[in-house]
Amino acid sequence: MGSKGMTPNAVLLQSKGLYEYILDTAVYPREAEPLKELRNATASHPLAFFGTTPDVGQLMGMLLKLVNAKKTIELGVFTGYSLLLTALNIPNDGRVMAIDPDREAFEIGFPIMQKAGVAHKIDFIEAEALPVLDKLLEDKENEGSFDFAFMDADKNNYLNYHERLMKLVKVGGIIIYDNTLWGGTVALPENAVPEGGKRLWRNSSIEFNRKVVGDQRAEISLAPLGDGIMICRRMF
Ligand SMILES: C[S@@+](CC[C@H](N)C(=O)[O-])C[C@H]1O[C@@H](n2cnc3c(N)ncnc32)[C@H](O)[C@@H]1O
Ligand SMILES: O=c1cc(-c2ccc(O)c(O)c2)oc2c(O)c(O)ccc12
Repeated sequence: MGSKGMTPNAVLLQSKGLYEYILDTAVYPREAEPLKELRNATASHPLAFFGTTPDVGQLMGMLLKLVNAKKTIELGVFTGYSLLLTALNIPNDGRVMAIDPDREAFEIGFPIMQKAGVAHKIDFIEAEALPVLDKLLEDKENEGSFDFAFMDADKNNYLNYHERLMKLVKVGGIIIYDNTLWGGTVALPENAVPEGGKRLWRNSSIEFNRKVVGDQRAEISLAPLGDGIMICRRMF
């Protein structure tokens, strides 16, 4: 599946042609078949734009390999593009804990994960993420036990998740936050953004980016892939 006419709309590059060039020449030719299949299975979903963009997925796959990620956590699963991507890039005895209150969307992608032979690596938890993280932190054994975390749930809670993930992820581990440039609205004056959710998440994203930039525990890169990702590496 090429990008013509179906460029993910939650992207930042202002030149559509340039983004299509990246996808067509560098991303889709290397995208694993099960991921293409999952994208196709999601394409007709009214919330298809939720799916992690394949260019973000490609960098994520490389980072998972670079840190030899074996135990990972994901908040915000939807139909499971980033989840399947993770499962494909960790070893056979690796585990990804995936948290989302929406089981229905997950079930669209799960058969594809089974067919791809990675379902045994997936531990889906049908719940809101925050209480699950708090529960994990009740057991000291879980501190510093995750190699990698992908954050793609409710944007207004990102700072709450950050505080917890910085304890759950090991020193040297990676946390990726998706949508941290929120369609480019972070750079717009507040009154240029429609009132409601969009403005709320713009403000949450601005606040989140500011706080994380000031967090000396993390090395960061705010990279303009997809809808903007904040990559954090826990330093201590
Ligand atoms: C943008 S989608 C995730 C996309 C997914 N990473 C992918 O690659 O397709 C956001 C998801 O966050 C979930 N979500 C919303 N609030 C949540 C919460 N409090 N805890 C966990 N997940 C939540 C929604 O149900 C939705 O499926
Ligand atoms: O419009 C969006 C909305 C959301 C979203 C996620 C979790 C929530 O709890 C929620 O209330 C909204 O997430 C997005 C996303 O992750 C994208 O990549 C692109 C667009 C959106």
